This record gives sequence, C-alpha cells and structure tokens, in this order.
Amino acid sequence: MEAEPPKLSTYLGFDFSTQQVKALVIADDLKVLQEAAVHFDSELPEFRTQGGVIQGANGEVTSPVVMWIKALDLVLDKLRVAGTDFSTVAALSGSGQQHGSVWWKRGTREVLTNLDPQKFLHHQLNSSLFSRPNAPVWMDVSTTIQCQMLEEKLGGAQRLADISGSRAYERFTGNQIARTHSTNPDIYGNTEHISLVSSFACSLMLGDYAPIDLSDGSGMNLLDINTKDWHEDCLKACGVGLRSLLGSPVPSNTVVGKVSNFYVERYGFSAECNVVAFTGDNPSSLAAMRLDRGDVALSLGTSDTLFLSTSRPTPGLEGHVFVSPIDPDLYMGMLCFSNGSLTREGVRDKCAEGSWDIFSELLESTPRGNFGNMGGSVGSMGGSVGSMGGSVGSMEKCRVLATGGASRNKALLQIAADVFQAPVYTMNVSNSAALGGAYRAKHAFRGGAYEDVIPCPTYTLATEPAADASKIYGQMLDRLDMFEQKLLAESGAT
Ligand SMILES: Nc1ncnc2c1ncn2[C@@H]1O[C@H](COP(=O)(O)OP(=O)(O)O)[C@@H](O)[C@H]1O
Ligand SMILES: O=C(CO)[C@@H](O)[C@H](O)COP(=O)(O)O
Repeated sequence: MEAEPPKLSTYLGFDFSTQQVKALVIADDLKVLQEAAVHFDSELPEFRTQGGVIQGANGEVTSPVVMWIKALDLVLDKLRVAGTDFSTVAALSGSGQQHGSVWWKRGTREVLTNLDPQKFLHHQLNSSLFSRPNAPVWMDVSTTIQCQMLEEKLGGAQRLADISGSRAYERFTGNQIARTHSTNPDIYGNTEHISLVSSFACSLMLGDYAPIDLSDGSGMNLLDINTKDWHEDCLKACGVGLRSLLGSPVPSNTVVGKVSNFYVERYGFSAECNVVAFTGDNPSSLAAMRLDRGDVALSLGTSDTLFLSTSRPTPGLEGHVFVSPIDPDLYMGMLCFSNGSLTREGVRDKCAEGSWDIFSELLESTPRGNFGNMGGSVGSMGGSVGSMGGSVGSMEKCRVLATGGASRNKALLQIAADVFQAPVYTMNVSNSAALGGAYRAKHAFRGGAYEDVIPCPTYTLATEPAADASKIYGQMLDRLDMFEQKLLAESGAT
C-alpha cells in the first residue's frame, strides 16, 4: 500500500525585524511547533551591523539587503534541524520592520523567478542585483527636507495625515524614495521595482515581486487610507513612474501565489504551499494579539510602539493610522518611539554592569515616579496616548497587552502599569510578529471571519498598577503635557 502524502496542516510565519529574522511553525490548533531566529550582529558578523543596522552620514541608517537574504537561508535550516517538516506547510506569511525599502536593479526579476535550488539564495541574489545594496530602514532620519516639501505640496501636515494616515515622517518610505530620486537619479533610474522589507521578504518566498499590502503600505505617506490606493499627488511629489515601480497594493489577507520551486526542491515544501502577503511587524503583532475593545498593545522591541484597533480613525499631527492587517475596512492607530530597547541596553551597560537583573533591581529600588524626573519611551507614551483616542486609564475596562523582547522584564511592565494606570498582561509567545504571520497565513488559507479562524489567545496578568500610581503619574503626565506644549510653541510647530 502506498504511504499517504503528508497533510497540509501547518502554517509558517516569519518576522524580518530590526535585529534578527525570526520564524515559527504552528499546528492547525495554533500550537507553536518549532521556533528559530538568526541574530544579525552575532550570527552574521561579516556584515558589521550594530543592532542590525549601519549608521551612515547625515542621518542615514541602512541594513545590507544580502544580510536579510542570508538570514532567510539560515533560519530555514535552523527550523529543519528543529524538526520542521516543510511538506506539511499549507500557507506561509510574515512581517518586516516597517518603512524600510529594498531597491531591485533592472533585470533582477529574471534571477528571482529562476532561482537554482542547488545554490544558496544569497549567492544568487547578491548585492550587485540591488541598486541600493544597503537598504534605508526606519531609523533613517535623513529626509527632513523631503518631509517639508511633501507637506507643502499636499496642502499641509494635517491634509497629508487625512489622506495617508500620518503627517510626513522622515522614516516613511515616500520621503526616503523622494531623497533618492533627487540626490541619486542614477540609482533611481536603474531600479525596476521598490519593495518594503515585508514585501521583499514575501518576494523571496514567492520567487517573484510580491505586492505591498495595505497595512504596511500605510507607513509610506503614499497610500490613501480612505480609497486604499496610491494617492496620485503623493506619488508625483516623491518620484517619477512610482505607480509602476511599486505595483498595486493589495489587502493584507491576499494569497499572492504558491511558494517558489526553490523551496520545494531545497527544503521539501509542498508545491501547493500558499504565500500570503506579508505586512509590517506592528500590524502583524496586532493580528497575533487579537486586540479587543479597550485593549492597547505595548510592543517593547528595538522600537517601542503602542497600538490599538479602531473602526473610526482620526489621523492627527501625532501618531499614525494604518489600514488594519485583518480587515481592510478597519484601522489601527499607532505611536512609535525609537528610543526603545537600544536605549535601555545603553543604560543597562552604563549603570547595571550589563545585566538585566541588576537593571531590574535598580529600577525596583527607585521610588515610583523617579522623584519627578521623566525619561524613557514607556513614560512618554503615557502622555502621548491621548492622540490615539483618550488616556488609556480612562478607557473602560482597559488592558495593556505587552509583547516584544523587553516584555519579559517585570520591572519595566510595572512602570507601564503605573503610567497607564491599567493592568498589564503578556502572551506566552513574545514573538508576536512572526506568530501574526502564521495566524494570517491560516486565515487567508481557510477564509471566513478572522475571529472564527483565530480564537483569542490566552493572556497572563503580569502586574497591576500600584495604589498610589494615579496620584504620582497623573501629576507627571500633566507636567509632561505642559512641557510638550511649551516646546511645540517655541519651535513654531503650533
Ligand atoms: N530581560 C530583558 N529586559 C529588558 N529588555 C530585554 C530583556 N531581554 C531582551 N530585551 C530586549 O529585547 C530586545 C529585542 O526585542 P525584539 O522584540 O526581539 O526586537 P526586534 O523585533 O526589534 O528585533 C533586545 O534589544 C533587548 O534589549
Ligand atoms: O518604525 C517603526 C514603526 O513605525 C518600527 O516599529 C519598526 O517597524 C521596527 O520595529 P521593531 O524591529 O522595533 O519591532
């Protein structure tokens, strides 16, 4: 009797984040079967990154594209060693750090669509095939002039926010593209396609250029979040022929094709394995966390972000509105703070002998409120959250759901509980972005309502606000608000 072919019953999720590529496989009941990660600085030292990036001149911050490609080969190998049977993967999806852009050189599609399974991926897609071998990433702040120009051309910061969900931000891809267009016309002219990090990672698995999804596409200052298409005036303000360079955006739950034959031959994937559009890491975390009414997610990764799901977006001059990664008729509101884990690591190394345990002890032995001194993104977030629809503490039955590498630090979570004046919960998987990839893969494969396919995960109460938190932090948040207003007035921004 012939053996039955293995069932397509598992789902694979990736996350191409700032410091590492992570991947995990889940069973049909959503249980995590295998997990693996490749840390750029320590496991791919030949690329000489620090925190996954290279600091350049004039505020430029980039990452080598080939480092990401090599990490994909390695992470798949690690999964295989951990016992993954790729032939059972029914669908895969994933996420990438937001806003970064990958510039494919003219003629590269030919290589991408004809990958040789006998060779390493990074030997075939080498740096000569990218018109910018080092991709600009979300930490890049070199585009202040382009931001000013975009807001002027679109009729002001608020109008741009009404259209694209955000005023102009240096890291947003449209402004990054505008800078290359004006300062490096040769590079621009030599490019046949521009991907986000998410759609680039998806392209690697698809073996062809994958479309940008609506949710990550909302972080570009180019997409009209109301019509769900590129906005013509934004495109024109940032470059020439951009509609064709970017391709058409698609809803995040789109099946974009079958996995490339490269992975069928090299890793034993089924030729029927579906590839679902990848999205941004924060949207992907939202998909994993299944945020309910009153839930606010706090992601403590390389950057710190705060986000929630909403049906009534109110784009303002602070924060971002993205199309939801789950349902293109819904939205997600987000605040992002770049001084997250790397800043905390700096403090740990300077004041706590490089030990998170000592860091936590010091934090716990400092009186609540730190004698009125303010700093750190978790503290600042409490003041800024008003721009997303009211103070978290005043929301009925609010929960703060923490994720990301630093969410395992109880002392930090206590500060979050006190500042937000709400209980803080954690999931048992801190790698929520990759998990969201696997969940979205399953949803797109199965179809139907997201909440029917992906039941709410179990959360564990990590900590509750201290009794005196509202007295201490309430006053500090008022002071923080006053400082911000003063600074804005002095800078002429209001
Ligand atoms: N015990 C800890 N306390 C505070 N931060 C931690 C702890 N363990 C890990 N981290 C932080 O987690 C960060 C990585 O988080 P992660 O969510 O994986 O980042 P990213 O997805 O951006 O690559 C590290 O930079 C590290 O500073
Ligand atoms: O720029 C943003 C969001 O707007 C960042 O949140 C990036 O998406 C990087 O994510 P992490 O690697 O810190 O998770």
